[in-house]
Amino acid sequence: MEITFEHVTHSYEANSPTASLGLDDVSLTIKDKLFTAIVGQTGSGKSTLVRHINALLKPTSGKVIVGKRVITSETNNKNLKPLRKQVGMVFQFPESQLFEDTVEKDIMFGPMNFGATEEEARKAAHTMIKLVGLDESLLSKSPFDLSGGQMRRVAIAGVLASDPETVILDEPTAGLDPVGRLEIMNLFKDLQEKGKTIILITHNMDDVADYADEMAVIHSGKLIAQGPPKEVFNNQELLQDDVLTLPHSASFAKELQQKGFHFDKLPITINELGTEIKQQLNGD
Ligand SMILES: Nc1ncnc2c1ncn2[C@@H]1O[C@H](COP(=O)(O)OP(=O)(O)OP(=O)(O)O)[C@@H](O)[C@H]1O
Repeated sequence: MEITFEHVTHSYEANSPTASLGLDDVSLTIKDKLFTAIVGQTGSGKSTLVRHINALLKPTSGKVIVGKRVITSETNNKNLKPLRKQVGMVFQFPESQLFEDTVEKDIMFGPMNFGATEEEARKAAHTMIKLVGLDESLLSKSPFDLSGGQMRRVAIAGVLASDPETVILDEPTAGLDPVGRLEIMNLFKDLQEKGKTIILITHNMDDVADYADEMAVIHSGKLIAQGPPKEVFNNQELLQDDVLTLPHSASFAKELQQKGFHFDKLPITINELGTEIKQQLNGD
């Protein structure tokens, strides 16, 4: 499902003296079935942006087009269920939203809310718990008896259980250990390869380089760059202005440039960097 922002401005508490601008005239297309990363400094407007996609927030002006649905300031809060089913949202620290007395009930909540029968929802819970790398035996436990990483996976399973076409992830790996992070990121890439559109908010530029097809950079509520990560991370203006940090491989490549290595474009993943170094050492 393609998602388009057309001149979207969002002002928090628009009519109050303390109004603040969350988004400022953003026009952006998020392509169907791709993995798009949204990056930007703290407070730049990333969460505000993605919350427009399932109409948790509405534009103060402009419009957001999600598939066939158009969201404007006039959009009625009724009839948003089909949109919320199409667009699943994993919030920051989603485990804080678990509330049922068993893991199974927690995962079943979403699908049943969207009209699935108990049997369908239970089946989804059994499929999803395995998909997120947990044992089915956990379904009968209280979510509050699980580790933080397990709770995070249960919360993600709960969103995936409704089979959304688009999955929005707001820093889904924050606070996870490196192995947990890798597993969760690979799960999202796998979901994309199976046909879902993935939108990831992250501060981790290595994840952007390793997983994203496209990235969008938000700064002070404005979209300041969009494109494939290799292009954006090689945008000299952004780097000079210090609005973007580089993936580790690109930073290291910059250091190597001082030692005589030459890169037409900074490599952004460890594989690209390794290949370039080997070629140059071999004089290719
Ligand atoms: N509910 C709110 N009421 C008023 N202002 C808000 C509200 N939520 C966010 N803002 C403001 O809007 C701006 C953008 O916030 P937003 O949460 O979208 O940023 P972010 O890029 O997601 O930040 P972070 O990386 O810290 O999560 C900030 O200036 C923030 O203070």
